[in-house]
Amino acid sequence: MRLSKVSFRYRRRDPLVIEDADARLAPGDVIELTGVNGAGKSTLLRLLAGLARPTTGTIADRPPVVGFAPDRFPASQPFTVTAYLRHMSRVRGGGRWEPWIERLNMGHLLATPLADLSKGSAHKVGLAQALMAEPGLLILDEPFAGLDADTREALPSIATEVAGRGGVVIASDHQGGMRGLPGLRHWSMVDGHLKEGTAAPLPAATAQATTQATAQATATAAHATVAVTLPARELRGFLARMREEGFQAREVETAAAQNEETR
Ligand SMILES: Nc1ncnc2c1ncn2[C@@H]1O[C@H](COP(=O)(O)OP(=O)(O)OP(=O)(O)O)[C@@H](O)[C@H]1O
Repeated sequence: MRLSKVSFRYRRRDPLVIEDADARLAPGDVIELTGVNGAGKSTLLRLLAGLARPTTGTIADRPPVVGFAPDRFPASQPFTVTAYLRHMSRVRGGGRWEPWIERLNMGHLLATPLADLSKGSAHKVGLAQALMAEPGLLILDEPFAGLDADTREALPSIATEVAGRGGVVIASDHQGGMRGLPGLRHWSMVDGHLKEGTAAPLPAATAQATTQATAQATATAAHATVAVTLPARELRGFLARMREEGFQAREVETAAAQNEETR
């Protein structure tokens, strides 16, 4: 995907928010986008997603499937989480949203109306709808904002997986949540100009948490999956223990108890 001399203003006579942005994105890229408030990050992401068109310049070779998780999920629609994700799956030609329920720790939210979700929970719904169609371009606007620790830690792994199958991931992020991923590219918006360079260092506490999360993500790049069968009543505790120990654990199948005749 290629950006050539992309400039953007919201209205005629407004100043340019983005000026002459040139960039190339290659399959497998994970890009962190930073910049001060109002620098134009969300605007650039909307341009990349195809939700806004450059005022001048061109964006070429956008992957056909784009997943976009906005910074503010529009929670005003009259759906429950399940109804919304089912609807989005139909719109997206059958994307599988169910695996993301476990992965993003949102099983308890399924029956909740979108309007009643907390900010972080609404954000998870936005992530699930972005991920369900296996995007070739995954765009995450402030994905770490408001997320609980488990889900924050899962995000670098998810980005690594999307990139691993040839997708491009770009995330605007003030918290350095992707920092430490091997090969991470760093973009910043400065005075309307897109620059590529080295990431500014993070505050010490954030850096430590980030290193742990990304070490996990890197480790999962080469991983093994095991199946464990256990009594259904022990499932919740087992999954919780595994997750506490840093493993990705999810329920795959629960068989109903057999009755006397079939035993
Ligand atoms: N719909 C809009 N109409 C007019 N101006 C807008 C609109 N959306 C954003 N802007 C302006 O464009 C500029 C860039 O905004 P943008 O939201 O892209 O910045 P940002 O870097 O994502 O900010 P933040 O970190 O606060 O989310 C700001 O000056 C903002 O006021």
